[in-house]
Amino acid sequence: MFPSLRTPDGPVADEAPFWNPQRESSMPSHRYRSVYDRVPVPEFERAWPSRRLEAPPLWVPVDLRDGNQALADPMDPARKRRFFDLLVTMGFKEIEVGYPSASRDDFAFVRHLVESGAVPDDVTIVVFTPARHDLIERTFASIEGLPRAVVHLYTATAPTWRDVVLRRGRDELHRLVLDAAALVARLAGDRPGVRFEFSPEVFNQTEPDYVLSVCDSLTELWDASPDRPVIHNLPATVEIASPNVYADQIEYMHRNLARRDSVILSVHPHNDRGTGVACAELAVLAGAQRVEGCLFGNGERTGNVDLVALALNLHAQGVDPRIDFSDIDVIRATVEHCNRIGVHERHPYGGDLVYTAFSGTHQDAIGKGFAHHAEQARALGVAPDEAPWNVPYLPIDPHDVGRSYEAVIRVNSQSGKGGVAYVLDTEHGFDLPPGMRAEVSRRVQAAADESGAEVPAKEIGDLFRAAYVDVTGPFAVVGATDASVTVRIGDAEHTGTGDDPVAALVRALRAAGTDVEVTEHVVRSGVAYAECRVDGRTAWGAAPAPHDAVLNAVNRLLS
Ligand SMILES: CC(=O)SCCNC(=O)CCNC(=O)[C@H](O)C(C)(C)COP(=O)(O)OP(=O)(O)OC[C@H]1O[C@@H](n2cnc3c(N)ncnc32)[C@H](O)[C@@H]1OP(=O)(O)O
Ligand SMILES: CC(C)C(=O)C(=O)O
Repeated sequence: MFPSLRTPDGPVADEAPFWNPQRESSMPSHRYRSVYDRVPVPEFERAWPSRRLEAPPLWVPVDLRDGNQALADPMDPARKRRFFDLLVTMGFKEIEVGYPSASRDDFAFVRHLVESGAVPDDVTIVVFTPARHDLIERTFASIEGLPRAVVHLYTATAPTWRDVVLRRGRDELHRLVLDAAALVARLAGDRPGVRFEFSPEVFNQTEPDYVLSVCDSLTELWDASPDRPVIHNLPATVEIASPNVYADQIEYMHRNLARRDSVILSVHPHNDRGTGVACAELAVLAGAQRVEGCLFGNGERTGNVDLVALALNLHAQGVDPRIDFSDIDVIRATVEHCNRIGVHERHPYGGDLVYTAFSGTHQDAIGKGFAHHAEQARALGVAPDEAPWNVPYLPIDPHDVGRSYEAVIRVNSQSGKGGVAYVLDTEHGFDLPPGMRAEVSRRVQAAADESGAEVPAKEIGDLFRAAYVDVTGPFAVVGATDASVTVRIGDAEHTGTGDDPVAALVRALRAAGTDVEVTEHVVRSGVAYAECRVDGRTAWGAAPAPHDAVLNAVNRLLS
């Protein structure tokens, strides 16, 4: 039997349609339950599908806490400091810096930030604590003397965690949270700069009515107000559903949370299903105002939501993310150093290969797109980096994130004439005439087929020069003026005259018995290209001077 596709309204297909020959796999998929069987998903008229992303949320990097706790080797203090300074430089204004009660290093790092004055006046640090009195006290000890901080209290609220991990019923757990939150409030005393955050861990698997009542009771206990709002951070701690379900859960909270103007609604997606970015984006449509995540998506298991992708997705829609990614390679190198984990070559916006095309039709389109872009910029009278971007296959201008155009087109056996011509032009200054491109491309394709690998830009230049510029053959030019050219073949010399050196050379060659016809000759970007026909065969040559380009073409035909 073909497995049915289930929706909240029931199965929609019991049998494979005739056009889909896929059959049952050997995996025990029946062991897992749909989200709809695991948690009540609120039913209401959702508004998020018709909203648009028009402004950035408050971004809160949690690399130094959630990212750090997922590393085999947690960051040492030097690495943490380097990461913190990077985050400040990029413009983050709220930064989770650790779990101070977790370890000596974690505590010492927060003290270091406090005592060294490393936290700028416009930046607030967040410290994370479970709902345990001893650990809450240690957390407050870590921020002693700091004028501003967010104390972030968390407790898992989902049924499996309540029953299996914490072994407390709904009410008992609720009391534990309230008790811990009361201690947090007491320890904060009358420091107005200390604000509060609560995370019902595994929010996405928790009954909506329960999570709402826990959050509302904390809003009240902490006496939240519009000028001292509480943060309710609603994590998809382990993703179990498609992003629309998370969006529904967030919009439900957005609509129903008490004292909504005194609550900052925050989200904290993980990426178990590979949809962390989609979850965060839909959650913002659904009413979230703050997003916690990590640079390049480090974090537990498959990671926290990737703040680089989220922010640059906004940039690519014309919305300033208000975080500076203008040197993405420095950001990436710092993150790789601190986490001791590499960033994948295909990682959105930051991977080595994400602005590179190997395939022929993509390269052709990009090459034409660049030329069109330059024309548009000229027509508008603006610098190319300011002109509207519309280059096929490149969602953003690599320059925006500090990348050069050097590696945009790389050549292998999947490439075509457009790509080869682009590399020869941009890397070697050979702006090939259109008629020459297919022939040159075939030559490069042969090299790629031979090696089975990429043909680097330098090798393409070498191949071109060897084939079309540094040509040896029976004829040599031994003298040339504007109106006469002398060629040598063997021991004999022949002189031709004409209106220009090309015409003179043709006469000299004819005088030597070679009936040559120049079918095309052109000078592009300071290099001459010529196509010649001898005995019904044609070939191209290139050289700085037009008559030398003709000579190269002829020598190729006669060699
Ligand atoms: C989703 C998240 O990212 S949550 C953050 C996870 N991060 C970390 O765990 C990193 C830092 N953690 C640590 O250093 C340690 O776990 C500590 C210091 C916090 C606690 O250490 P220990 O006292 O040795 O406890 P342990 O690590 O085994 O944690 C399990 C205990 O914490 C309890 N617990 C789990 N979450 C919470 C919470 N939010 N509030 C209160 N207690 C909690 C569990 O019920 C369990 O208690 P039990 O032993 O009575 O059954
Ligand atoms: C407790 C929260 C913030 C968290 O780290 C998670 O749920 O993943």
